Amino acid sequence: MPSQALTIRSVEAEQVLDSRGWPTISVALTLDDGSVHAAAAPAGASTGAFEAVELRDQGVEYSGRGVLNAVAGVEGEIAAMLTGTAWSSIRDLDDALRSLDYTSNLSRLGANAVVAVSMAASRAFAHIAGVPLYTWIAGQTGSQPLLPVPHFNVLNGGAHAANDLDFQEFMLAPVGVSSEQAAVRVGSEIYHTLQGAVREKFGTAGLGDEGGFAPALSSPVQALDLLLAAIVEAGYSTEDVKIAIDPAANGFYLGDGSYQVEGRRLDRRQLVDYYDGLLGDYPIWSIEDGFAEDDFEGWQLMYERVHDTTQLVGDDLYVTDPARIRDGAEKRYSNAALIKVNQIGTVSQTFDAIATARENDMACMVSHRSGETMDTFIADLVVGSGVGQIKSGSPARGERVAKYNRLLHIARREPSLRYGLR
Ligand SMILES: C=C(OP(=O)(O)O)C(=O)O
Ligand SMILES: [Mg+2]
Repeated sequence: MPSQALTIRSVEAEQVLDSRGWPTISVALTLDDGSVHAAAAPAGASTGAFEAVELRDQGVEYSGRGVLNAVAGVEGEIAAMLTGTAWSSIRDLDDALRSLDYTSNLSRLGANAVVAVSMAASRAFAHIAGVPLYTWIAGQTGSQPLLPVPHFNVLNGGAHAANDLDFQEFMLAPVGVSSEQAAVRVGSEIYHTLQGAVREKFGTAGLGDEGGFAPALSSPVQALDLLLAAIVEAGYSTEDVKIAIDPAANGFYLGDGSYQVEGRRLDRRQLVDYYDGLLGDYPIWSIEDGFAEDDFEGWQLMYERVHDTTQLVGDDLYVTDPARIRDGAEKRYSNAALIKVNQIGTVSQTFDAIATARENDMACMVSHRSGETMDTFIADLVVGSGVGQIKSGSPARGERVAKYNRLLHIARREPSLRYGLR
């Protein structure tokens, strides 16, 4: 059945705040039938060097090369282009956005402007197809929808917290439960158990950017001990709930193949040994960005050592770029890719990144950014693309919970969908 063309009557953009209180952009498309489809761009803090480039303010500056320029571009050039054509596919629309920008990294119009338009347009395409966004995404990607294992980031360090913890994220992954509802319950219960322990030991339960606790921890081992104790105290086994970590190693890379962990200088071989030790002592199933984005030798050493038993996820390494993912598969850097729509800038290229990973037998984890809005696009993306894994921060902060609540809603609407890893 030929799909209907999308005709956009008007385009509005505005500057709003993200969850860190920095400016970001929200876009609304009004179609010929009067319906309105909106989306807002998230923003990272520990961004990869090869990500698409946002027009961003360093603080709440309402001038300069910031979000207001992105807003002006959407309401000016982008609106003029979008409203002049009947769009037959998201790919045509995304390609036109890229051509209009004409830089390789979207730095002229801004990746934040482009991604918000692309996500809003995806919602509009789902609307004219008369299906929920996740169903439209399943069709676009040729996927069997799947309810994903949520990865709750409950202890924060690195660039997302003010403590001395070198590793950025410590996540709970309820891989052994049987439904999305059960997974969310597990996340909530362990989060609250951990809250009690953190308050008792540190006298405070302050939060990092993604809503995980950020006590004065200084070593990954301390954090993992705390997490493991909370899993057990909440009444769960390490079969029900595994741990995933995102060390975000760019943040403690010293250059020359060396890293600073717990105040010690480790070369890449010693860091492989360090991770291997953690894998022996804790129920860690997934490690993201264990090595810096340009320490390819470190990635390869780690892959050789543990890829049979551990998921190794490239985030800053791949920046959701199909070409980088393909290269990583060929050179055996990792067996999984993190998927962040705003890293590459358009929805159709995100689909390409997922397809490339799939063709190369790599797993994917869909991800939020540390600066978020209430936009729930990634919940539909993970269900529709059927990749089986998402990370969206802690289960207790509005902009993170919005995504988990959307997953619960989809799970209730679609009781026949399977829950779990792909
Ligand atoms: C979500 C992450 O952080 P940020 O959005 O700051 O890049 C990450 O590194 O995986
Ligand atoms: Mg990461």
